[in-house]
Amino acid sequence: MMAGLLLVEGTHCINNITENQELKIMSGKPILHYFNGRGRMESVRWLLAAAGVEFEERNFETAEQRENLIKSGKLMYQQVPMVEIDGMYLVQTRAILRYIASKYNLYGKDLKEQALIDMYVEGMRDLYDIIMLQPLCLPQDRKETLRVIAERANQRFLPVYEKALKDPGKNYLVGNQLSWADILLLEFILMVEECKPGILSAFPKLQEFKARISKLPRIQKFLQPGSQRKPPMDDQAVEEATKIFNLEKGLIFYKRRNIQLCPLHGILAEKQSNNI
Ligand SMILES: N[C@@H](CCC(=O)N[C@@H](CS)C(=O)NCC(=O)O)C(=O)O
Repeated sequence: MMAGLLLVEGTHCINNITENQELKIMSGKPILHYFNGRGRMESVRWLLAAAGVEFEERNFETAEQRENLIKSGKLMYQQVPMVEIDGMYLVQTRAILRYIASKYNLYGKDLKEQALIDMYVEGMRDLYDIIMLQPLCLPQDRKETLRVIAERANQRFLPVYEKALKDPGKNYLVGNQLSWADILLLEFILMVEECKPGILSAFPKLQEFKARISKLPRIQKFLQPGSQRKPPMDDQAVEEATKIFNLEKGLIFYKRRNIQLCPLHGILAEKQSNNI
């Protein structure tokens, strides 16, 4: 059976799945496993909402609940986001996003368009990851971090998307149809604006793009209060996340993995060497 094959091939560490359980995850809405915050899952929520797909969320609230999910064997790398969809326990944010984009025809019309979409998305993700992590930085680093984010958005990223949209009648980043690059661009713009209000003033095409895409009915619905869109992380949400993931503010990656992976620290270090 196809779903069985996918389960075996795609999620090798799943134990004791009965046919009934398998059937349950094959049917019905995708189920998103994460905590009740934006983080890496937020783009998945955006994409599903834009595709008009209803989804359920199973948000863990404690470290113990997260541990239990790990013990269930459904997390290939003991990490979330994880999405139960079409008989799979999908992990790795980009794999999840690509699957949804392909499934709902948001991934261009050919390989070349897909490559272009990937280039736009991967560029955004570089800054996105830093923006996503900035609520976890130390209070004394916040102002400088936000300044660096705005500077990089202004100089490196927003000009790329402004240029992509410059031709008259060019409504989407790639080709002549909506793709997941457009959806993630709107999410990205809104996040950058939260860091630096007014940042779009030098980018007329992006202003127009933002207004237009925000009016697409499914997106408009997702942007309204009461949707499954998550607010920016406030102090309480940061507190919850640090407990659930056993994080230490400002030092998350250094301490836990003993490798220098924190993009925030990376970008600040780069700045100090005048490399921005
Ligand atoms: N490359 C992975 C990274 C996933 C990741 O770092 N997830 C965090 C939560 S946002 C996590 O589960 N951390 C716990 C851990 O790494 O043990 C992805 O993009 O999904």
